[in-house]
Amino acid sequence: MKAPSPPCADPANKKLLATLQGKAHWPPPLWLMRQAGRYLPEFKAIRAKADFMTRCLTPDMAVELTLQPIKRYGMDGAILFSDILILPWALGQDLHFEEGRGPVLPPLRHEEDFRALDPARVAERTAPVREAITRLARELATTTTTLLGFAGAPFTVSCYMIEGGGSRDFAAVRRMMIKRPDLYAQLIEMLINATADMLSEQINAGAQAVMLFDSWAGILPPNDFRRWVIEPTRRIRALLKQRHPTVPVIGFPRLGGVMTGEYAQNTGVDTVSLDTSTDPLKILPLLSPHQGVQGNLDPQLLLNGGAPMVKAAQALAETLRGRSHVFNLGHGVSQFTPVEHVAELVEAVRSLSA
Ligand SMILES: Cc1c2[nH]c(c1CCC(=O)O)Cc1[nH]c(c(CCC(=O)O)c1C)Cc1[nH]c(c(CCC(=O)O)c1C)Cc1[nH]c(c(C)c1CCC(=O)O)C2
Repeated sequence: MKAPSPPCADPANKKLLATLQGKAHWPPPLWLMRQAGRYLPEFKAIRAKADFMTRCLTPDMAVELTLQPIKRYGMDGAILFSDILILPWALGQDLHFEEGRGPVLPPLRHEEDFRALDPARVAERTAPVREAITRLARELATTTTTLLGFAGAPFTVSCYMIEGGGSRDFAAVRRMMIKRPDLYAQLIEMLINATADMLSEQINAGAQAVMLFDSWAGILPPNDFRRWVIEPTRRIRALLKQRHPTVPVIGFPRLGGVMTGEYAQNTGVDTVSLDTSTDPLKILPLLSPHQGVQGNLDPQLLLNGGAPMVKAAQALAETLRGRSHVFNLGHGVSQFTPVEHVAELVEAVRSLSA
């Protein structure tokens, strides 16, 4: 087990933040998507005490869960313990999580359902999230760990809102886009503004960089991808840059495939997070010199651990050496991952030598 992130006198000495601002570091800074999660025994202990929404909306719990992987492994990044679906909930859509099924929301179907959403209540309903960030920022101020805020990107959030949860074929959201583009555009417009405001509030509370998760970006045909993935992300990034010019924005257009380069170019995100299926060497020529790359080790390698994981991690870091690279997975940590494998990965990346 690794010592917690070491204290450091100079809060500017945050390797992850500097990397997100375009610098190359060796070895690369590291954090893992879903690093606070069910693979950790200390996470399961809290999970037994409170349901998911309570954990997200009780600052003490959100702070503790955010810090668990930092205390155990000394990650360079602490991602706020929360969820992308806190925004629909804050807009007024009911939300609960069911064991074995995931999130459940009353699906948006009719014009009245859309009209019932109210962005005016988001700030008040997300107050506990900002409280957690304020406390985390204080706790991490004298460490080398960077605090990351996040939100879902409008397209992915709209999928859950319209489908009422996860989906295999996204038929309802596609139908809405095709049959009621006016209504769908209004929803996306609302989500763009609400997401930019919420992320701006996270930054004001102490988040040092923010990430937009577009987990279902890859289901869209190219023109829809441009309109509903690239354009909303470009606008959120622009709104954030007006208010917080130096705060990095990470974008994750999961399964974006050949559209990933266009996404990086046209959204202007500071760092593009690559999913497992993407070859970084195919994307690099499409990025501007200071645009960073995050990712993209296969979570299945982490699940299995040992030499195949270590070799792949070394090769990935070596491939991206000399440019802004944040070491991460291509998607979240599996809940079945042995804790020792995470320690082994952190050690493998930390011990990369000159
Ligand atoms: C699509 C999506 C969601 N949430 C998120 C995404 C985008 C990333 C991705 O594609 O995975 C993002 C998310 N969700 C969570 C975080 C916290 C920070 C972290 O990464 O550690 C983050 C960044 C906590 C969580 N969000 C959830 C859990 C597990 C629930 C629990 O512990 O009770 C955690 C730790 C629940 C969740 N939340 C969501 C689903 C579909 C589920 C159910 C699936 C599951 O149970 O793993 C929506």
